[in-house]
Amino acid sequence: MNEFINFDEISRETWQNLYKTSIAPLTHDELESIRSLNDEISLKDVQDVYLPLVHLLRLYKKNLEDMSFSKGLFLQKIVKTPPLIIGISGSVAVGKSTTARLVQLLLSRAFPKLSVELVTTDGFLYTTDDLKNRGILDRKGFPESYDMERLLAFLYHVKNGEKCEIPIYSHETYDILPDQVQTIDSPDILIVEGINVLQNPQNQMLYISDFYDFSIYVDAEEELIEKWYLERFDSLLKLAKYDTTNFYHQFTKMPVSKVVNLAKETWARVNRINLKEYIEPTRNRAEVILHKSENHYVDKIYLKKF
Ligand SMILES: Nc1ncnc2c1ncn2[C@@H]1O[C@H](COP(=O)(O)OP(=O)(O)OP(=O)(O)O)[C@@H](O)[C@H]1O
Ligand SMILES: CC(C)(CO)[C@@H](O)C(=O)NCCC(=O)O
Repeated sequence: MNEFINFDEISRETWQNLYKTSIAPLTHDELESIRSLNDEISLKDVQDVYLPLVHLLRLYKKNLEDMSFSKGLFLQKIVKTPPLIIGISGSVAVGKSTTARLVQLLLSRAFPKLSVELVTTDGFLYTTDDLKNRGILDRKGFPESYDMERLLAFLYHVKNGEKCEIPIYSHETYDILPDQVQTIDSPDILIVEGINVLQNPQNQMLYISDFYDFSIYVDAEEELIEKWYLERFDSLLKLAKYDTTNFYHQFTKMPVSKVVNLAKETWARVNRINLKEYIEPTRNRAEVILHKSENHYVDKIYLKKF
């Protein structure tokens, strides 16, 4: 069966015309803050793709509020609207965190009175020491390298309006940062970004998918993602050149061709396999699939029909 049978395929041209009018153009400061997210991000994408997406998210938010209100009427008590939780998934290096930060910024603007928080599931990776002890250091990013029980518990506490502290992962040290936490204090909207967002662990009582009100899968052809992975590897090396505490510093001492081979090998041996076996198979669980082409240009959008 066609994987996309349950989706409407919408061309960029159609999508950008679905919603144009009532969101005011971005201010100079907002454009600057988007540019500082990533100086290559296309502002045309923001206007044509992400603003309609934020409008769609508004509908889901409204739906959640209406449902809480109706439940309250039925139960004859006040039911507080739980936070809206948005999942963003896709391959390593496809651009999930850039998309997530952009969506966070646009939602904060669309809902100036609400708090919009962003977390990455990388914080739920086991530490390097734990991965070593489990004998899975070369499986970083695969399902068994994450503490999924803890992620599930975190989502439950957030939905329940409780304050939580979660670990922080650093790409620079390539490990969980010791003694540092991110505090999430009852946000109105929570964005959860990570390769495993749509994977489906279940403990005895809870299903992870029950916690997401909306989900986005960022998609692209494998050759492009590999290219973006290698480019990002190169940027990480540049950042690490004078920083001996950076994990990538060791590679700055090696001949360039050797480092390029090492990055290619890591892509082929780890991240590509993870994409094919565990990430891509979750693609059709998303509500929306954003398909990117050359230069991160979004050319197609798939929206789940039902
Ligand atoms: N819209 C975009 N326009 C231009 N460049 C982008 C865009 N999105 C991402 N990139 C670039 O692509 C690379 C990967 O992006 P990003 O770090 O957001 O990926 P990711 O999916 O979050 O990766 P990981 O899972 O490893 O954290 C980065 O070098 C980033 O600068
Ligand atoms: C931290 C993850 C798993 C996901 O963001 C990824 O960036 C990663 O480090 N993968 C392991 C292989 C590699 O170094 O690319």
